[in-house]
Amino acid sequence: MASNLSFVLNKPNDVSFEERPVPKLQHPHDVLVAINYTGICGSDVHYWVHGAIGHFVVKDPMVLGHESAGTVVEVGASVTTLKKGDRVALEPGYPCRRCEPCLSGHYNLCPDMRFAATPPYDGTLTGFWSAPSDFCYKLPDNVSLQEGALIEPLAVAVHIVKQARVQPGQSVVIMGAGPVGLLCAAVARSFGATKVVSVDIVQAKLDFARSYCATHTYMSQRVSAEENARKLIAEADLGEGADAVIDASGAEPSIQTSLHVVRMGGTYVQGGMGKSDITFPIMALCLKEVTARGSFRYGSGDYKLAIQLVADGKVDVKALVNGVVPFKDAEEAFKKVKEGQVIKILIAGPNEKVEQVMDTSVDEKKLEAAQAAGSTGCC
Ligand SMILES: NC(=O)c1ccc[n+]([C@@H]2O[C@H](COP(=O)([O-])OP(=O)(O)OC[C@H]3O[C@@H](n4cnc5c(N)ncnc54)[C@H](O)[C@@H]3O)[C@@H](O)[C@H]2O)c1
Ligand SMILES: OC[C@H](O)C(O)[C@@H](O)CO
Repeated sequence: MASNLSFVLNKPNDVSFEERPVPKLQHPHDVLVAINYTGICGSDVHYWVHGAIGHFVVKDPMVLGHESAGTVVEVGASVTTLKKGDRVALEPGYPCRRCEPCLSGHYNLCPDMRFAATPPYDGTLTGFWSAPSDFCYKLPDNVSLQEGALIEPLAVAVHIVKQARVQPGQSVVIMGAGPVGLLCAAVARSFGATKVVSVDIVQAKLDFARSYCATHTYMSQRVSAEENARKLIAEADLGEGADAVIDASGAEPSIQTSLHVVRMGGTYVQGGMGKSDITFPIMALCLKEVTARGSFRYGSGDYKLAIQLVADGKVDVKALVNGVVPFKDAEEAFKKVKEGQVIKILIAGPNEKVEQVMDTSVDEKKLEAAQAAGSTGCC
């Protein structure tokens, strides 16, 4: 069996490579997957730097990574939907399947979720990953394994845009033009939104959003939330306000502005994860009868739809990738994400031969946008 080298977070800013035993199939419905590519999420970087996100604290060494695609190398006795050699996108959270949220179709809200690289559970920056077969999604022939690794953040965006109930012809404002906000913009377009406004505080990010899929952009201003909203509505010609506003920044000023941008009877979705408690314009919510929803990870049908959107050419996930690095350069890749040098970077699995290194020839705007933001993603 090939290497099961794993990229382990020992404590904040202390990572190492460890050869770990290849996992055994725990259940006849499980499959063993050789990891080909893994994207770095802001939450991975956050754990690396701070050792915790909210009440999730890294107490013991933990393998990082949860945005992965791989190739099936072994199938359990009861698996009928996958076979050796199938290329799959990995859904990295495994619910209990027995609690009320699971049984009512909201398994992403399972209190006993085992989510990769959320302590105490190990992540997917490793050689082999054992998982229930129904959480491994076969990729169509026209979707590459590198695109497969981006299905995870795309599924986050699919869930957010579904929560916004976006309809054809509607206007959608998206606060934040990081990977999640960009993918929300792409999904909103694919759902038929005719006006999609990307908002950020970094011009280069907005330039990229415009070249990617936003129909309009707006540079958020350091004025009152009401005034910021008035300017945004005027600049993007939103009339009485946007049908839906999505926060994909987690930033308090952006959340406050959102409630003044949404139209009477419109919808607001909280996708960004920032401070736990903020000052929220509750009166705007009340007087406009705004429907407000949260959005957490992804649930029934989200992975399938994300893959379909890529297969149908409706969402281009490749455009967000700045480069692919060999496994041995994982720490370097984390540094580049932390320093904001990339929008998305992929780490090849330890058994993957990768010729390509950081692609510095990619669209200058991508690098410029990411560098300027210096963003580290989650929380
Ligand atoms: N709900 C979920 O399940 C889920 C899953 C993954 C990520 N997230 C969260 O989604 C958010 C986006 O993720 P990401 O990976 O794109 O992060 P990111 O940090 O790359 O992007 C956030 C963007 O918001 C911009 N921003 C900051 N302040 C702003 C303001 N006042 N107005 C407008 N834009 C502002 C930043 O410049 C940046 O471009 C993060 O908060 C992350 O924690 C949520
Ligand atoms: O995309 C999924 C998110 O990155 C996770 O929920 C993260 O916040 C860790 O739990």
